[in-house]
Amino acid sequence: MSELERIRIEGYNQELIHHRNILFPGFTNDLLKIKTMKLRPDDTFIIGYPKSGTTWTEEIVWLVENNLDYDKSLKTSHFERVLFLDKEPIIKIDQLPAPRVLKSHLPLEYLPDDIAKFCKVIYIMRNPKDVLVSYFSFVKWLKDLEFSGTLEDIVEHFSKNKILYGDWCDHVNKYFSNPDVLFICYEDLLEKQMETVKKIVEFLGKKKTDEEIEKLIEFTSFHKMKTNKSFGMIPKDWNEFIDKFDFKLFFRKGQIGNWVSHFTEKMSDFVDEIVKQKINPKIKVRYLPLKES
Ligand SMILES: Nc1ncnc2c1ncn2[C@@H]1O[C@H](COP(=O)(O)OS(=O)(=O)O)[C@@H](OP(=O)(O)O)[C@H]1O
Repeated sequence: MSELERIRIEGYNQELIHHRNILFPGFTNDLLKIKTMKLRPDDTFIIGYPKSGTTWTEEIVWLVENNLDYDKSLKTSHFERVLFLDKEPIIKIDQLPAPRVLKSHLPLEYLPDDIAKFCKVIYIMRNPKDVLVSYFSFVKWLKDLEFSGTLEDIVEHFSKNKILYGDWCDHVNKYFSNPDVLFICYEDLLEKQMETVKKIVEFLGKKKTDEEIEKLIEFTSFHKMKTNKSFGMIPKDWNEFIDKFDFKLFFRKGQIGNWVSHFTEKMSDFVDEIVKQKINPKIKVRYLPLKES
């Protein structure tokens, strides 16, 4: 792979990493070493484009993998239980005890070849208009990025690959096309909860009763996660990029269709056109709650 470079993009406070026409946050560690990291058959990777519901999926998966240990979920930092592959040094990832549950936003081509054949990969997709609104709120607040532009600028960046982790359609299409990846949607996780969580449990090769799944859904509901203090337990070495961390900002609205309150018609049409041109037509993107669509 070609060399990484650090570049400035208008609106961002910090340098970003640029590699093969894709931008990554400045904190990204060991980006090109991830491809050759040592996988273990009991690894589970939770992957999503930023702001697609990755943290939510991670919590569900971690609980399923850890015998529904609600007590530990409340008492141990989420970010120590589920390591952020993109940020942590590979040496630290290598030393984690099994089974590892790892989070990433990386495009598929940055992960080891055949990763989904060798271990479990779950990908969560969310409609890009809600992603963009959530992304905008996040990059404005994150100390490392402090984006000073507008939502309209972010929508424009979306079309020009000036957004972190690359082109949304490419990201989604590649994971969707890999038959070994479990591909789920944020909108289904919110509105077809039982069915979607059952898919996750089955994919992980576990057995849970309906009652256990109902409790899991309740425990990982938006309002419960927002008050789970383990999301406020930030590892010490994260302070460099998260200042005055209010973990509730991580859980902003948790809705389908919040974009309607932020997008102009022009912005909405613009995103529709890009998605129409590039998305794999087999992928159904849902922009509104079921009753409104
Ligand atoms: N339990 C639950 N239910 C519903 N929605 C939830 C839940 N947990 C997180 N969220 C929402 O997911 C959005 C954040 O996505 P990510 O976790 O992928 O963000 S990150 O990129 O990893 O920072 C972000 O979306 P917005 O609220 O639209 O900003 C979170 O609020």
